[in-house]
Amino acid sequence: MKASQAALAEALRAEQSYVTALYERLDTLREREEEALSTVLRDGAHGGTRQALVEREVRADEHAGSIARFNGVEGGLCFGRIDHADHAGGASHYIGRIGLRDDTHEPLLIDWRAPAARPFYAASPTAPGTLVRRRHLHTRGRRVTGVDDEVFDLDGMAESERRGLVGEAALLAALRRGRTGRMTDVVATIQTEQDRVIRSGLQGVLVVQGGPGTGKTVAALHRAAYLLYTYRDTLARRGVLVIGPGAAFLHYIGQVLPSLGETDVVLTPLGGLFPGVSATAEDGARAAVVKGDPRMVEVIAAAVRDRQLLPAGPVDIPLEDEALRLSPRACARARDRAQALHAPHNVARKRFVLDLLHALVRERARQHGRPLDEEELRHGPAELWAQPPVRAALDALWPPLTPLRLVAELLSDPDRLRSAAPLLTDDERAALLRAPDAPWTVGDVPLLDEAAELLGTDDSAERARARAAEEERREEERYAREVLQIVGLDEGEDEGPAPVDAAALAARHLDTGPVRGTAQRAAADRSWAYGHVIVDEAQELSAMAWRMVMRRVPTRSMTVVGDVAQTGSPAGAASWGQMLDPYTRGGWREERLTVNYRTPAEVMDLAAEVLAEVAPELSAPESVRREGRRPVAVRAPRGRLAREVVRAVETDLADLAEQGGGRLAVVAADRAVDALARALPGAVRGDRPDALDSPLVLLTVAQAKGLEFDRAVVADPAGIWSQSPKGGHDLYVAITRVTRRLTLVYEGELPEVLGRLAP
Ligand SMILES: Nc1ncnc2c1ncn2[C@@H]1O[C@H](COP(=O)(O)OP(=O)(O)OP(=O)(O)O)[C@@H](O)[C@H]1O
Repeated sequence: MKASQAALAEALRAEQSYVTALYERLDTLREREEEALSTVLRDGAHGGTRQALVEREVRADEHAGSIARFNGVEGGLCFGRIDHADHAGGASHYIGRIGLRDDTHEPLLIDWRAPAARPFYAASPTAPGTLVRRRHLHTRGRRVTGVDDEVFDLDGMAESERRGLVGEAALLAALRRGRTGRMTDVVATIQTEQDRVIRSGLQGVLVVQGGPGTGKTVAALHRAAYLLYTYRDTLARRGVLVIGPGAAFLHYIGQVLPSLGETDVVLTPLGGLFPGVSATAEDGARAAVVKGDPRMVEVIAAAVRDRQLLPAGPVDIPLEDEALRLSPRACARARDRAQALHAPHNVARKRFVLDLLHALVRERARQHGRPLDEEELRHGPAELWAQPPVRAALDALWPPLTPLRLVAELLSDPDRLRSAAPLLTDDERAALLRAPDAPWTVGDVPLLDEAAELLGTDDSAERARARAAEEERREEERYAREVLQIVGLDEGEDEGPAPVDAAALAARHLDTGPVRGTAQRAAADRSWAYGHVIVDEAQELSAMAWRMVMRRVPTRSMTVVGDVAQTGSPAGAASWGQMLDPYTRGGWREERLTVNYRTPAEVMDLAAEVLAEVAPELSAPESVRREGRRPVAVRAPRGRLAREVVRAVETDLADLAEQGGGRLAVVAADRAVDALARALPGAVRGDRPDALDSPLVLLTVAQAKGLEFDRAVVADPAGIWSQSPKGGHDLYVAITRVTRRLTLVYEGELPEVLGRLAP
């Protein structure tokens, strides 16, 4: 055995023994939590007050959460070690997914987010800090399979250790892995520029701008975990919101955060930000632009005002044995007084209704020729309000409105639109028109949110319901006490506590729902103020969408992740300042990511040429590796695009099968997608959330955003180029989805910018 091999074997043996001890510690802690959980559950079987039940549920949740956290770190518990120089104390620290201490509180494993772990990510050959060595540990299950060393100070190491150095760069090893359709965490190989993003402070708006594959998404998710760890008290109560472009994307990244041990996070696509609506449909380009335009603020405000009507003449209200009349003057006065409150529509409505009920009470007294007495003034309004014709007449003048009703009625009625949107052109109004029962689009959601702000909710009914629920609970408790007395189970004089108490029995009969965590409560509450908001693919958000997002985070503690070179939505951002300045007065900071970890250099060279054409002011990121294979373009005979795509797909799938598997995407021009779906029955369409579990997926460029595949066939590049004013950006996105090999299939001509690929 060569000396270096012996040294490696010795290093592996030493690391194995340390890692084994770490897993033993993990097992011990997990067993303790399991025991604690069963004790809590056992105690819970004996009833108790509702307060005690809630506390027990919270404790059980905490123990279950710890167990889940320990289970979540089973794979790759420890992945690194740092050795400090003698002059810095010479200590070694092991770095892992969570922190572990022994029973005397001595640290055994440092959480990757802790300050002591920072040198593992920040040290570089030119700026090693106090490190002499960084070691990556490769593990499979609980077995250490290899180590990778980077030595920053050979002189600072003992001769025997120098011989034990092993070479494979951990990062490249990680990047060579095939794609699974799920993003994985990269805690073991976070790069220095990403580390700066992850550990940037909580305050203010941080923009992370970077080209395709630079790890923006992955860095943003690790940042969420880091922030929750570092600012636990602030963030666990308010939660963190992560907004991504669509269901498939969220499916793709969904596993990363739990595996980092964080659950106080709400992941949602933009179309899901308004509780109760889950919009997935996209608008046409024209409608998207108008709906995203800030002028829609005034349009929605006018639509609300238009619902606060003045009648053309007196309003007659026929009651059973009399007829009442409201004068236009009384209506105008009530409306002016209600509007002067500057309160939301549904809240101000209460004042309007009350004023008119009083007017009606006076009118009734006048008709009967009698003076108003105290009694009538006190009870008259409620009595009139109980009469359906009165209600109908007042509702017609100032109706209670939900955001859904307001926006649906506005967008499906040309007259309402004309009245509310005189500042839009005829064409723009025509673009907004939709059928009354059309599904909500992603672009509608910010309009609903805007409407909700202006309409507000009259919560009197909600409060009345809460009072009724409390009364019902007391009633149940009284009843339960009686039941216990009858069956002889109530607390006797000297017989110790009863096995069941009345409150517990009552609670079982009331549907109080489960105790909900921060994330669940936040997701259901439109007005929830999050502790931090992360927006991925943020270049796609319109000005109206930004308004909606900003409402969720009044503190403006945000991470905005994206690439203005990839903007596909015609209502999206041309620059970050355009979208963010109105909310931050220019006070946002930017970090740039410059290295592409996904796309091989051969493919990125081509992408860079496309970028130079569509956004010459931006530069494409540098790829970290080469694949040794240039992208290939295949020309299809006229009318045979689908057939050539099928052929390319078959070749790629056969190749992948030979190499042990992998995933293939067909990224197609919008105009080609339907025909390709027919030609490729085995491909799962990209709008399905489970699309990424399939080895073959068919996607539009919009659906492919943020995703990656081992191989891609880009179908009809000229169609992509010309499908929208942002077609060039779309092409850039389409060709940067691959980690290995790219094929383009075209009919007729390639777009000029790809001309060099033509055979
Ligand atoms: N430090 C790292 N170690 C290992 N893999 C990494 C690292 N950084 C990024 N990657 C990998 O590179 C790929 C691209 O990362 P990611 O999807 O976050 O990029 P992106 O900048 O969001 O791309 P896009 O703009 O195309 O959406 C992913 O597979 C990710 O796991």
